[in-house]
Amino acid sequence: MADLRFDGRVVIVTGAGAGLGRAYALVFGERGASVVVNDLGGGRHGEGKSSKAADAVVEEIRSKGGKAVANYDSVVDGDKIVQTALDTFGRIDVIVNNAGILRDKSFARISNDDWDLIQDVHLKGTFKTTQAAWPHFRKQNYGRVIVTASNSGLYGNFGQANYSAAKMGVVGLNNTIAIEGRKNNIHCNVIVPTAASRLTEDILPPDVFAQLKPELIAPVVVWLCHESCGETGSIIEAAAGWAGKCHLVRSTGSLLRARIDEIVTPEAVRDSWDKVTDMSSAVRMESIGEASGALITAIEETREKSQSSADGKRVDMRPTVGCSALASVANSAVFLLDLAFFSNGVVSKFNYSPRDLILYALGVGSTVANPSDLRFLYEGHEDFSALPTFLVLQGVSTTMETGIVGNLFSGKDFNPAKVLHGEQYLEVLRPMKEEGVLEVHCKVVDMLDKGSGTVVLLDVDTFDESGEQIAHGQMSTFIVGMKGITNKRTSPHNVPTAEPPKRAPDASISQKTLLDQAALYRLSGDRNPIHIDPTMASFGGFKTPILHGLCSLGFSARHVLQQYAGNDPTKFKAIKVRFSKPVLPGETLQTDMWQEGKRIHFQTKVKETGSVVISGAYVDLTEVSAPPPKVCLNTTQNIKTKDIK
Ligand SMILES: CCCCCCC[C@@H](O)CC(=O)SCCNC(=O)CCNC(=O)[C@H](O)C(C)(C)COP(=O)(O)OP(=O)(O)OC[C@H]1O[C@@H](n2cnc3c(N)ncnc32)[C@H](O)[C@@H]1OP(=O)(O)O
Repeated sequence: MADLRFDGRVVIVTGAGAGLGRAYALVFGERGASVVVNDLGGGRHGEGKSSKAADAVVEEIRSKGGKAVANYDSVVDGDKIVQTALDTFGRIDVIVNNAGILRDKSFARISNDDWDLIQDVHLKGTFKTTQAAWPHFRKQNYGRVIVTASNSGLYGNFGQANYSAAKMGVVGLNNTIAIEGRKNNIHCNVIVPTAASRLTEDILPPDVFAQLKPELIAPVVVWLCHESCGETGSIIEAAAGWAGKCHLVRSTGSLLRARIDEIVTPEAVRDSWDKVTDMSSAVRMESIGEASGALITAIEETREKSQSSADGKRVDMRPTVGCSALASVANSAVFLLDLAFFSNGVVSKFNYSPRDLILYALGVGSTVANPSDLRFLYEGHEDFSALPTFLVLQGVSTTMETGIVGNLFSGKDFNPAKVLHGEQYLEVLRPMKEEGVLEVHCKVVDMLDKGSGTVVLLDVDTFDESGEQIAHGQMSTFIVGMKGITNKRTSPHNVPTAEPPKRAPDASISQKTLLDQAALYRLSGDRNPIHIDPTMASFGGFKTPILHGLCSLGFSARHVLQQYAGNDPTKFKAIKVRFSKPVLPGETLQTDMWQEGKRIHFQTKVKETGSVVISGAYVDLTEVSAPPPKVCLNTTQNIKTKDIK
């Protein structure tokens, strides 16, 4: 592999007159970078000023054929240092925030000056210098930043409270600027060096001191600043020719109350303290999303415990915490009557009325602009009926309400915001009435390891109030990032997807979803906040809230019914889909269809991006018929297309 070069790059190293900074500057200079050697030239306690140190390093770089310029400003005037880079070399690519001083005192003896000076040089100096370069980094879509922390910050060190605080301060600064810089290819990392320098020479024993050469750390910093290094947001410890990544970890912790409606008492905290502080199965937290996701899990576990404590009997479900990913459906249009647990599954009952059927139909894009949709939107219509896919709603509500999926991962790092709908199957066995009660039996039938996550398969059987089964379904949830739960990759229980024929689609219908589509759809029962709340969506790794998978399914099923069943819901038999990519509210769904007898294969794309979002999908009809007469079709290249605005 090629040597790591910095030709054409401009690098600022602060505090580069000696020790680590000098070592960094020399390696950058040797590898083709133009280097701004910043050093105020003061003593290690911040006293005095001199241009000597910086000048000597500039001379050293130049004597080896490199390019360098000196700067003698304090890092608190970081904008001046950046200006030197711009004035001399015309750009800035890398900032190594290395400058530092010490004012060691035991905590009780730290004066305001001791405190302020240390915070100024380490924390404010890093802020000022990096911030001055930031607009240039963003404009050129490239930047590399190193901030320098210390073991005194990470672990504490007697007599260095002011310095420890500043050093942890730069870690926090780095954590956030790494996130903010990501979209502009600005990488920020923390180096935690243990080097023989003027800061450490009388702190470390002489034999250890001799092994801690700055030259053994400089290559680590130089690699982190190279354009080919993808690392960002990390804390890297380096010393004596060794480097390692350092992480914050957290214990699995303990619930502090038995039920969601109980308060937490100090005694309960005392009694759980061993578990709270047990680090034997500590896990690392990669992001605020992960950390908060675990809190959501704690809330859900408490709710699940509350339910289990009902000892298998029916329990009264009430809406609970608003931000919960498993938010209650008790206020939803499809009203949850009650819920019970059986051996390996759960039963729930739902009351529904024409209002719920209409709300669902609107949620999946039925519109009065299409006259044949009126039967789904107006209870006074002579053929008023439910869209058959209404029967997918209750399985999701039951799963979320009972936590039967979350329960499977008790004690694991389960983040509900990372539970995606993977696949859905629904077979309608009998027509449903305009109103009534649905009893839904839901159970886990298998778990699969899919490499990037775990799939949980759930069977869902739906009965009407007379006890007749009206539907059988299967949903799969894909828990992104959950690994090592099972060795199984496939399951005999899984209803398979089916690939479409290898020819151009026979028909295609496009329909733009509303920006408020998820906000509307969720009123039918799936209150999962990843579909509405930007913060919760970010916990799942999404930039903005995503559309419910079942909402997209509803759109496509409608398109198939329109195209091949005259929009007659009684001709619907079954549907199977895989949700292969998320959809954003406001995007246009394009359902491409292929007829093979009574099976209509389909694939749904987002028209704006061309991404396939539903794959391996089909609708089985009892009978195929022509589209209703009032639907106007345009024929283009053998593809019949209708755009619903
Ligand atoms: C707790 C309460 C229950 C909650 C129920 C749901 C509540 C709802 O509110 C939630 C939602 O509606 S979420 C929105 C709808 N769903 C989505 O947007 C998911 C879209 N899909 C994806 O992003 C990826 O497919 C993704 C991320 C799922 C997988 O992508 P990759 O990691 O890139 O996987 P890939 O490399 O393509 O394949 C690896 C193996 O996984 C199988 N696989 C892929 N997608 C799958 C899917 N959607 N469902 C099931 N299996 C899937 C692949 O086949 C492959 O396995 P194998 O090698 O064995 O074939």
